[in-house]
Amino acid sequence: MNFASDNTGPVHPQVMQALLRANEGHMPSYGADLIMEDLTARLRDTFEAPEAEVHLVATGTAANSLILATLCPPWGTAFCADIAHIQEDECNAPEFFTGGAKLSLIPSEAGKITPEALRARMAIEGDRGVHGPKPGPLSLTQVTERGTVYSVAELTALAQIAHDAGLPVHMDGARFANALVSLGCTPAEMTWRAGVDALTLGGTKNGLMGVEAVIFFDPAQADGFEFRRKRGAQLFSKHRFLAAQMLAAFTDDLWLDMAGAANAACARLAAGLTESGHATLLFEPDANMIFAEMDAAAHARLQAAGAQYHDWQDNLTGARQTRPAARLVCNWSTSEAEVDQFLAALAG
Ligand SMILES: Cc1ncc(COP(=O)(O)O)c(C=O)c1O
Ligand SMILES: C[C@@H](O)[C@H](N)C(=O)O
Repeated sequence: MNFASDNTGPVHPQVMQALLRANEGHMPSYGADLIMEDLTARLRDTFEAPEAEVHLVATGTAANSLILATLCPPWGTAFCADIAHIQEDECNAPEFFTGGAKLSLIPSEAGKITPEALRARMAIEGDRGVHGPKPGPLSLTQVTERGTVYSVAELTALAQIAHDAGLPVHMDGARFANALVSLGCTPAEMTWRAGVDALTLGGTKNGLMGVEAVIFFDPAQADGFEFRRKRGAQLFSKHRFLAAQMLAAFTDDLWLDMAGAANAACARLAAGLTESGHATLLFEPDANMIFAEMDAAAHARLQAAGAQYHDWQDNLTGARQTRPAARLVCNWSTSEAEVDQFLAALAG
């Protein structure tokens, strides 16, 4: 019963088979292989963005930080939610790779920021001239760090505010596929058509071994990224093994099938938690992540049964939590049986 993170899940067998196929013989290195050529064409087609620039890195932190470094000068600031991963869980990588840019934090509710909160934060940073940082990109996480999903309309409204101020928009899409399946829209509708300029397209949490795509929908905004990637030690020599993973995911919609399975397991778990009477959902689980309070006795039973999940004491909403809280994450391999085993242990 492992609900610690989608990072703890296995790699999909079709991805492993793709790696074995890519392991035959020799291929050009550093991204000059035909697999990367095919992947670039596939992603441009998937996102209806024939001019998009596509690059691969190994981690979400690398993708986020190198994109922000490309979009934000060292004297700038990027706007993000107060609980954003780039703020809380990347060990200052965004600040490091930008060469010193700040992160301007925006109060969030259930992981999401509102247009009003964004405007208020931008106003603070925007009127100090050279005495303050230069306003820079807006970074939005989709699926958010609280398991919620922005609607296309919400994304569009936030991106419009940024664009009206001349600021680019980055999307941390570490769980992009989960959000897309949740909304049922197209990749283009949830990105560039909504105003997103650069995307971290998550592969690892989706079910790959370790690869994230970086997509700049306007190649003019990608200037310098490849140098930053190389200097950041993120350009793989045997790059074909990154490309093979991602191409496998974007073949026959495997990426959507994996996200759909994770979201379905999450929905089953969320319903069972609510019906149990032993747990309360803290936020609406729109994709594959649940945040819930539970009875201390239920928590003890789950621990005794060996269930794996993060204890969650949210420092921003801690006052609301009077019982043990948990973050529960489902991945492509989470089975109904595993969910039901968890619910049985919860109920005792
Ligand atoms: C929302 C979000 N963004 C980015 C990342 C960074 O990914 P990585 O751990 O591969 O650096 C994570 C990690 O799970 C994440 O949850
Ligand atoms: C660092 C931790 O938050 C990781 N990003 C996860 O979601 O499991």
